[in-house]
Amino acid sequence: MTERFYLGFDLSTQQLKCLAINDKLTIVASESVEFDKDLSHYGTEKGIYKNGKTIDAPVAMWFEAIDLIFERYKERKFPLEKVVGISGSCQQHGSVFWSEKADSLLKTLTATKTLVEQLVPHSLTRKTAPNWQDHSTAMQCDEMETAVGGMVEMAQITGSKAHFRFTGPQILKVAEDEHENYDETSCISLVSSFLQSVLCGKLTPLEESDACGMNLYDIENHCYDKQLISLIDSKNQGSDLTKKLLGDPISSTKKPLWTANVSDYFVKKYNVNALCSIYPFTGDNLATICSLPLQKNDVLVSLGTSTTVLLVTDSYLPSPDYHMFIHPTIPRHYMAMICYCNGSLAREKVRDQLNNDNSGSWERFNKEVSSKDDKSSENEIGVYFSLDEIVPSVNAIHKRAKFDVSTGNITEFVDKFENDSKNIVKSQALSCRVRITPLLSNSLKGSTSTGNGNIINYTSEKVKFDFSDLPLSDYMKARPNRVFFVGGAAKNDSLIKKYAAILGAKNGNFRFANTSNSCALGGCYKALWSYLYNNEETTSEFDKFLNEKFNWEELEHFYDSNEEEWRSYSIYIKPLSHLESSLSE
Ligand SMILES: Nc1ncnc2c1ncn2[C@@H]1O[C@H](COP(=O)(O)OP(=O)(O)O)[C@@H](O)[C@H]1O
Ligand SMILES: O=C(CO)[C@@H](O)[C@H](O)COP(=O)(O)O
Repeated sequence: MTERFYLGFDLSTQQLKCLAINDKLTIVASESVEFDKDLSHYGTEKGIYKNGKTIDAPVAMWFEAIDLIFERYKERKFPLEKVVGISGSCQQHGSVFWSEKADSLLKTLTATKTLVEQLVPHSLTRKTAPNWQDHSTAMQCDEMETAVGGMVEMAQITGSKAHFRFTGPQILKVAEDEHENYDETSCISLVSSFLQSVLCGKLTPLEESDACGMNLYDIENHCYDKQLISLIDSKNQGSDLTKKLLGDPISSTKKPLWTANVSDYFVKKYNVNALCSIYPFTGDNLATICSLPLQKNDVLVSLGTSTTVLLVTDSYLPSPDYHMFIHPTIPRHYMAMICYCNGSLAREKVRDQLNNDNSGSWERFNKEVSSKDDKSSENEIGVYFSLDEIVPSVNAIHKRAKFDVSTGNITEFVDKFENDSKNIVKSQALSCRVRITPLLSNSLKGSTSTGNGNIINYTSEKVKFDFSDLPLSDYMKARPNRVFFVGGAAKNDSLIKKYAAILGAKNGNFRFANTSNSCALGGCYKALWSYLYNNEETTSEFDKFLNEKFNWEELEHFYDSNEEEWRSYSIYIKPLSHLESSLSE
């Protein structure tokens, strides 16, 4: 068989990355363009412009990065003529506003000029794209939640309560504040469909799972929500948002899979194979779950600057506490995502206080975390929020509580603990555990979901109650299948062993070494599988295919959780809930 390659892109906030793999799923090349360093003339800091609460990025910089990354592949003499499939992922929620001329400009690109020269002057109605760190849409979030009846209803329809960074509130803000730009916009892309469109040389629709990050898509009915679309349309006479979004989004799983040929521009300029197919691009977190052979009830814990927990489930249990997306590659499945702002930075603070210096050494911290549980810290629980937190939704606060282990009731709040290292890790891991429990199948399936410290029953009448009022036995029904750890802090054995003990996976805990590549790698695997599936070289669905082909040596099976130990941590569930409730008092 002739050699074939597959490319996976990752357009994140700070860089554009592109990996190439072969049919054996081995990475054969990697190139990246760092925006601040390689394209410093745009003047971004960490890839963005910050102006008060408004945070965005120049679209021209992305056009230039696309040419530069292909240039780098060409310079290293990579055989782009052997690339048969391309897919990828991008930062979620951002949007690109295209003009009426954009589609024909994309279709008539000439290889003798750059993308910037041909597209920047006339293809955009806004020079910048909102970034996910933007905080300027509080008013629009309120308007949108009011339109559908509130936060819980918004989460029920779109998989998330209204968030500043989500695309719907961002589009509403443009529709309200920039009437002329909005009127002149004929198409709005997500960052994922933006890159997909440039590579295809025509405007292409959004991908369905990434569209779930907009607060506009009705997940259960697979269509844009009419009330939310009408709200945005009402701001400008005669405007039609569904048309601007190019109609219904595309699925990554319905056979034949959506595909388009690579643009002639890349064929002529960089010698990309003229028969190369582009497959749907998705959001970066969605691609991350495609980088591992995850199955139902598997949990991925990303311990980066923030902590992100991703979980694969076949139950749609939306909540204002977390996000639900349609799974990008497994039909009738969903990806749940919980984002915590206070991850590594909060642990670093505790570490530095313990060291009483700026050495950055984790040695003492780790020793405390690994020390055997003793009576002195058994009745302690804390919140260590140096930054405003998303779950629970509270301002920055530190609070430490002692409780009665037989009742779970808090007995006193204290200013200091002997062992903050152990307590911060314990409290962070427990917060993940209680919040993933309702999402694990056969636990609280179909009945409950946590929301801002409350349990909300979505199946019948909406009932609100504190999660500590749920019988503890319900929290003892479900353990994850496997847990996979990725991100910078996953290097720390003491930390992930403690997390693993508390989360209690039934079938092992794994560390993934290739973490900095996971989004681009997910894109590569998606490109490879889509190519084989569409060309009938495989009949397996994505998860089965990846499970069979995956290079398991890339995963380190570092720990087997123990049921008894997992049970022993249940005494903290009630006091954690009481402590969280006390934060907003
Ligand atoms: N040995 C370690 N123990 C605990 N945390 C670590 C260790 N090494 C790195 N980290 C944490 O990892 C974080 C960076 O993770 P990374 O995944 O690279 O970040 P990002 O989310 O920005 O991609 C840092 O904030 C640091 O505190
Ligand atoms: O907003 C979210 C998820 O909801 C972020 O996870 C962005 O998708 C992150 O993008 P990068 O950090 O990769 O730029």
